[in-house]
Amino acid sequence: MCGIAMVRLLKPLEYYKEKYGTAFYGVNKMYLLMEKQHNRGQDGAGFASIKFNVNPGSRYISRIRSNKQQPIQHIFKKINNRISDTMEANSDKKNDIAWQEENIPFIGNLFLGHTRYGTSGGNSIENVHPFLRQSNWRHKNLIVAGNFNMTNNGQLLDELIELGQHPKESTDTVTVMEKIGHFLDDQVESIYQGVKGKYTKKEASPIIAEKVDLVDILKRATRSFDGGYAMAGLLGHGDAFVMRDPSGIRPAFYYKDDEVLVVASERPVIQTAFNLKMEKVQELEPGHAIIAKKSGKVSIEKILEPLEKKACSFERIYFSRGSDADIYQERKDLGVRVFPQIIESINGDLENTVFSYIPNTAETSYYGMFEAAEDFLNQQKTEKILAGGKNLSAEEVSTILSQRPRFEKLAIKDAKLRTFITADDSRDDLVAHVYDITYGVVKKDDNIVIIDDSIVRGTTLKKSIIKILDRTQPKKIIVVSSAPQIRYPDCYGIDMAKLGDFIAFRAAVELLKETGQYQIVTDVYNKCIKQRSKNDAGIVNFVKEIYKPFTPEVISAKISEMLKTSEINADVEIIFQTIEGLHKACPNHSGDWYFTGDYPTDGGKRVVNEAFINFYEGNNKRAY
Ligand SMILES: O=P(O)(O)OC[C@H]1O[C@H](OP(=O)(O)OP(=O)(O)O)[C@H](O)[C@@H]1O
Ligand SMILES: NC(=O)CC[C@H](N)C(=O)O
Repeated sequence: MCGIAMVRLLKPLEYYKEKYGTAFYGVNKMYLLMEKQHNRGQDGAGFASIKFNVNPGSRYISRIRSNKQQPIQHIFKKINNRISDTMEANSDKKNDIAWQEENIPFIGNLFLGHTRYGTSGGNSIENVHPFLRQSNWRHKNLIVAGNFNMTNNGQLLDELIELGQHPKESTDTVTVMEKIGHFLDDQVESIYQGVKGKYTKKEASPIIAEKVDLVDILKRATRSFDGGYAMAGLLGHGDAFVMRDPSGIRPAFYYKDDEVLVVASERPVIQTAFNLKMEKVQELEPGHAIIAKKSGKVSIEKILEPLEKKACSFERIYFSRGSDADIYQERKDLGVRVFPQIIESINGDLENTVFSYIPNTAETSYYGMFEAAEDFLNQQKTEKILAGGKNLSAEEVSTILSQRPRFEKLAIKDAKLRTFITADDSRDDLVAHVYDITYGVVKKDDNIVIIDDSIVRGTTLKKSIIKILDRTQPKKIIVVSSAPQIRYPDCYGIDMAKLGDFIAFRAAVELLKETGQYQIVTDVYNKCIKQRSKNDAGIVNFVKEIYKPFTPEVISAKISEMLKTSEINADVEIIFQTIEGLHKACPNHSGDWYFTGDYPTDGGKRVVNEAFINFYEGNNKRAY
């Protein structure tokens, strides 16, 4: 779920100096775009820029990456220091934009930024985007950054090896970049053959750059991609692209006017950075690419035939900023839709129930839950008043009207970090210490209803939330997940690829054991092994059989039991959103494979098959 940001300045740098007072306009906008996407990745951040107007021998590509804590701040501090140091040492060049362009790193005409949440390979600096494929020919330099994950990285790697190449790494970003790079090289060669003899080698170079056809390169390179992706790339001479996968799994938005082309993973990010109304920002269609030629020509091109749109619903539930106009309403609606189950769980007893949320993402669905609770109470009040009729005194009416649901800020998050996207090895400890509670708002024997956006491994609840809430001595703790049960691995950009990690999966396996049906686990394993040699399209998701004997409610009850450790006194109940509720709340993001096991690409079926084999054989590794 990384974040991408691309800016192409469509006017000469002097224009921005004159209009906005600075030739660093592009760098400043990139900082905003990246900072506003810090929610998408904490493992690293990177930035690259290209200058169009410098002489051979001068640097025209600048790149900087960091995998430190707060990586966005880290790289921009460095960028700003480099810029201000050079400016201070050359104060006479304050208004000499041509000099600045030639001499100051990071100033440029084309920019690419990335915030990383790793899903392939480790978190070393080498794995931080943008990746760079260097060459001494400008048009053969390729810089790539993406929000993506390939299900068939191994196959793509083998294809490169078949070509006689020796990839230096097997992480998916390298594979993808080398795949695009291969077709770039191939095309450059054939363009050169076409112009050879008519021009000198020196004359041929800019002609090749002009003729480079990214549409053709992307068509050939992405033919065998299987995954979810919003992939951005720059060529050294100044062409650029952002391409989105045919199912529209990963998001990409853009805006263009005569000054700038900007692309980012989220719509409100572009709105805020460029002060734009929502309607001005467009969504890049699945299977399409936005291509910006160095000449300034920008077009949207179909690269692959779009498939049924299966945009990732987890983007709406958790990953994206809740400031997007539609996402805000969708999250609220998730809170509304889960309310009937809540009222049942508390037996309609609003008087002795405190409502709250687990910060931060769940805050918006909490407002939906809030409205639903108010509506419920208003209905009760109306009924009471109508039943009392004319016999009610003014005092009695105001007593009825004064009732309100008890909404309190119970849980506090002390770190401005997303624990979910924190690397596995340090996460447990972080989760255990990151939350605190407000004392004095829960009465002994109250119910606590606390909403979270999602329950994945259950670590946040088990290691922290349930324990600290129990200190307030409630009768019952009801944890509500605004998302359904996470039952299947993701393989398109969310690092949840191991079945055994999921609390819902562990609960189902436990139930199979308890009900004497564990044979199903072995049967599924045998079926998975058997179909391993099939091609991806023919693979059936047999993991569904693990859940089949049980209703979602039975699995939820088992999860509740598993999360209530011996030291917890309160009753614990976990309530999940229904799949139907999810689809009603987020109608345009029907990608739901982690909840339903229905994968939008064939590679996904292979991944779930492998994930089960990994679980059964005790291999603690990702299944792609
Ligand atoms: O069941 P688990 O495996 O523990 O994962 C789910 C939790 O992780 C996320 O919190 P995070 O701290 O990332 O983000 P937030 O502050 O944006 O809610 C999410 O909001 C859940 O609270
Ligand atoms: N979440 C992502 O988009 C990750 C991108 C890429 N697969 C990586 O691990 O670097």
